[in-house]
Amino acid sequence: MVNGIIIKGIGGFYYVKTESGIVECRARGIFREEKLTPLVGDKVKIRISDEDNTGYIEEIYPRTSQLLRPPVANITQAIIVMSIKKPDINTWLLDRFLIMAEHEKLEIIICINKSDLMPEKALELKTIYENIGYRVINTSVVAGLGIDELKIALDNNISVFAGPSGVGKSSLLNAVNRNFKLETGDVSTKTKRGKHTTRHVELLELHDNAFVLDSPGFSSLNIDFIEEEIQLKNYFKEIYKYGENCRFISCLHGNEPDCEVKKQVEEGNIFKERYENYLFFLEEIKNIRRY
Ligand SMILES: Nc1nc2c(ncn2[C@@H]2O[C@H](COP(=O)(O)OP(=O)(O)OP(=O)(O)O)[C@@H](O)[C@H]2O)c(=O)[nH]1
Ligand SMILES: [Zn+2]
Repeated sequence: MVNGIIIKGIGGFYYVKTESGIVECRARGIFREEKLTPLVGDKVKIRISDEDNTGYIEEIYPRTSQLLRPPVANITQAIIVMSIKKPDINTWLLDRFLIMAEHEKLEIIICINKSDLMPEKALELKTIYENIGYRVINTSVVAGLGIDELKIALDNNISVFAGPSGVGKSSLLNAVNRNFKLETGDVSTKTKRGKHTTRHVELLELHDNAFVLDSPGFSSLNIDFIEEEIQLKNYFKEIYKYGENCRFISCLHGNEPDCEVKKQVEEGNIFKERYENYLFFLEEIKNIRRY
């Protein structure tokens, strides 16, 4: 028996990367009985036949994480990619992606790409999110900036790149490994893929012990897993921290009196846009609960 990791699955066949190469495998019937479907990212034990180089998945090791869209197991890290320009930086989307990644309990790196277009603004944003407590890497594929740092951050991880269309996710992946050759370009020139064609997610091997998913993570930005308004602060580190000093323990940092969070926003210690995004999401959660 050999250990490996499923890097691709198509029509009942699983491609398992082992120490001695990639083996085409089927899953034992027992998994179907247990209603357990092997996923890309699964660490598995396989039995390889002596005749040809095919095998059977005998065991699936317990998963440390499981994403639904795209379906993939054992992701350890999310690289949330935003561009400073083209498209313009959008903190609403950034904060939304952060909530998704926090929810999955992944390691998080914020990557501010296209920093060649507005280097100063990119640095400003980096400082803001670093002060909140995030790791931020500013990159430019064009200028070759931050690529080495990103590459090192991918070591010993199974990473998913997430972020809006056109920010440079594929360009960054191609930059960290020149063998990848993912399609990049304007939305208009890219082959229409995704919705109408069946796309298979695949893990790309950067080098030993470093894998990246070939398609973007969090294709749904639905936050309905946050059931109560009071839970939202758990996804905003700085609001959580300052909120401990509000007058009311149940403070939602909206219109309550003696709210420490609002005070810190006024004093500039909480990034105003983050606070506004927080209020927006709060309203959204309130509305979900009405139905
Ligand atoms: N100026 C500049 N342009 C960049 C940079 N990185 C990528 N681009 C350009 O941005 C455009 C979009 O890049 P992609 O890598 O296709 O973006 P993506 O995030 O993969 O887009 P989707 O596949 O739609 O999600 C391309 O025209 C790239 O050449 C950068 O660092 N600086
Ligand atoms: Zn408060």
